[in-house]
Amino acid sequence: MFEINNLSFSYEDKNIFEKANFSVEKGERICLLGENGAGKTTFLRILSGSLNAEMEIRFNNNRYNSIREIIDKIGYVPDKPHLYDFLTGKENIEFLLNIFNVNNKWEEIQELCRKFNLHNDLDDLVKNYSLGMKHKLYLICILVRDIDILLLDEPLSSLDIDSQKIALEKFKLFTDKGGIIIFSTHIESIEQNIASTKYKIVNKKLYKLN
Ligand SMILES: Nc1ncnc2c1ncn2[C@@H]1O[C@H](COP(=O)(O)OP(=O)(O)OP(=O)(O)O)[C@@H](O)[C@H]1O
Repeated sequence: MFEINNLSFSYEDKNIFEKANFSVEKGERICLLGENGAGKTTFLRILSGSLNAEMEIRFNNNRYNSIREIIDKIGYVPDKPHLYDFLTGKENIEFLLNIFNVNNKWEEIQELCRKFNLHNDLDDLVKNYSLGMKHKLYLICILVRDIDILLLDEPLSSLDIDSQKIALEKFKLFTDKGGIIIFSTHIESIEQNIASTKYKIVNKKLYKLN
C-alpha cells in the first residue's frame, strides 16, 4: 500500500494542496482527474520527488519522511520528457539507463523499441523526433526499471494507435504483477481504458470517486 496523508504544497503564495489524503493498493491504476490547473501535474511531480512537499508517506507498511527515500521504486514519465536533442535516441537511452542505474537490459530495450516501432530511429538525433517518439523512448527507459510505482502525466495522448495498444498491455502487465500506476488525463477513452480507480482534485484536496 502507498499512502500520502496531510499533504500541503504551495508554489510561493499559491496554495495547491492543503491537508490532502491519498491512498492506493498494489495493482491499482489510479486516474487523476480535475480541471485545468487543479494540481494533477503538481501531484505527480510531488510523488516523483521533483517537488518538495509537507506530507506523511507510508509505503509497504513503512513510514518515510521524504519521497527521496523510496525514489528508486518510483518511475515518472512527464508530459514533456527530458531528453537531449543533440544526442541520438540510443545515446539518450544509454544516458537515462546510467542515471537510473539499470544494467544488462539492452536486449529488453531493443525488443521494446521494435514493438514501439522506434528501432529504425535510434541512430537519429532526438531533435528530429516527434513528441510521440520522445514519449516512447522515455517510456521504454522507465519500463525496464525495477520499480513499484509508475507515474504517468497524460500517457498515450501523443502515441499512435498501435503504440497505445502496446503501452496499455505493458501497463496492465505491470499492475498484474502488483505495481501501482498513477496517471493524469483529460481524455475519456484513456481514462476508461486504463483506470481501475479514480481520484478527483477539487479545492486543494483529493477525493476518491469509486
Ligand atoms: N512552477 C510553477 N510555479 C508557479 N505556479 C505553478 C507552477 N506550476 C504550476 N503552477 C500552478 O499550479 C496550479 C496547478 O498546476 P498543474 O500543472 O499541477 O495543474 P493540472 O491539473 O496538471 O492542469 P492541466 O489539466 O491544465 O494540465 C496552476 O494554477 C498552475 O498555474
